[in-house]
Amino acid sequence: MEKEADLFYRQLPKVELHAHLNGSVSLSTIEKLVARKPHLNIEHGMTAIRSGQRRTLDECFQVFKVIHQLVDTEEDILMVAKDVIREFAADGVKYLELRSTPRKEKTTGMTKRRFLVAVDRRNGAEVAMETVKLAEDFMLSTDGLVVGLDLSGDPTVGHGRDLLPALQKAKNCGLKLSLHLSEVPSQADESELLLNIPPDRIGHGTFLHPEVGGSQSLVDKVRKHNTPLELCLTSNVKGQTVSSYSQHHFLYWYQMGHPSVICTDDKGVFCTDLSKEYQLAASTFNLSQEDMWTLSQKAIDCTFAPDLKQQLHQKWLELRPTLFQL
Ligand SMILES: CC(C)=CCNc1ncnc2c1ncn2[C@@H]1O[C@H](COP(=O)(O)O)[C@@H](O)[C@H]1O
Ligand SMILES: [Zn+2]
Repeated sequence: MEKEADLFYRQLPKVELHAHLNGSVSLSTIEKLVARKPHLNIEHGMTAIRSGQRRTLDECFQVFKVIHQLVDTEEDILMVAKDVIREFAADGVKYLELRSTPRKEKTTGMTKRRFLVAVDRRNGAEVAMETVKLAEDFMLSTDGLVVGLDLSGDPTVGHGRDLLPALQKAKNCGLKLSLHLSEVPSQADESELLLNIPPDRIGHGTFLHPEVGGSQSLVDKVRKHNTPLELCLTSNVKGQTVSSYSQHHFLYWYQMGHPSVICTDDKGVFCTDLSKEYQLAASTFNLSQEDMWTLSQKAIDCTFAPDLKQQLHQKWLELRPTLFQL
């Protein structure tokens, strides 16, 4: 029975909208990187949080620093990107939006121009603006490859107010915005500001609703614009912003009929994949395979690729009979 469920979720066509490139590096790719750089003395325990383990948010962000050390040349990034895309595809992901923070590595000569675009809030307003300009260039020159801007990074560092001009500029030049919002408690003010832009999607939104210290006004804003939420169960539980799977805010938004998209966040760091996340949501909240099908299908409407939506819906329709005959 468990095996059958595994197969269903693996075969379920899925859309992945919230995946950080360097958080998505699998164990096998980490091993290849470690072999390239033995002098760093990095072991896998330093790049992933295994099943049953929990870390503080701060400890989780340390993990990214280790991975960044391992991924510091163009060759590394090309390999990582290819492996990550191949792994998502093998897991039944039919449409993937990957995000990554432009990084400059003086030692290896890597430039920022080879990346999809994320703003790390840690780097402040100036870098945010520079990143938006890069993103705009990419959007115009890559024929639809760059579709938007992500705001991420340690949520306890900096304030969104300083990044508003950059984010506004991004929005005005046609980049779609996916913002990590209310990932930690006590960010209602910042979320209020950022929701006024408004973003096109929200990452996590863990503490938006009143029951967890957010407010009705925040919820009303999200509802008014029908802004989809990208929800990452394992990430939030392992990073300890959510106390247990059953307490995850997925239920709050899902029950309200609000667009909610299940995502992985960092499949490598959190040792998961999108099939597991769908299965986890189904078992935790007692949802049927039919419910999960609908959830994955509705995610298509939350992508930043308007020209592909029809094609994706068609694909889902074609695949449906193969799934429900299992
Ligand atoms: C620590 C934790 C619980 C992680 C999950 N929540 C996250 N919140 C904010 N930013 C993130 C998160 N996971 C990954 N990132 C961002 O993604 C980066 C890694 O991917 P990349 O280098 O952009 O390709 C991190 O340095 C960080 O800026
Ligand atoms: Zn994230």
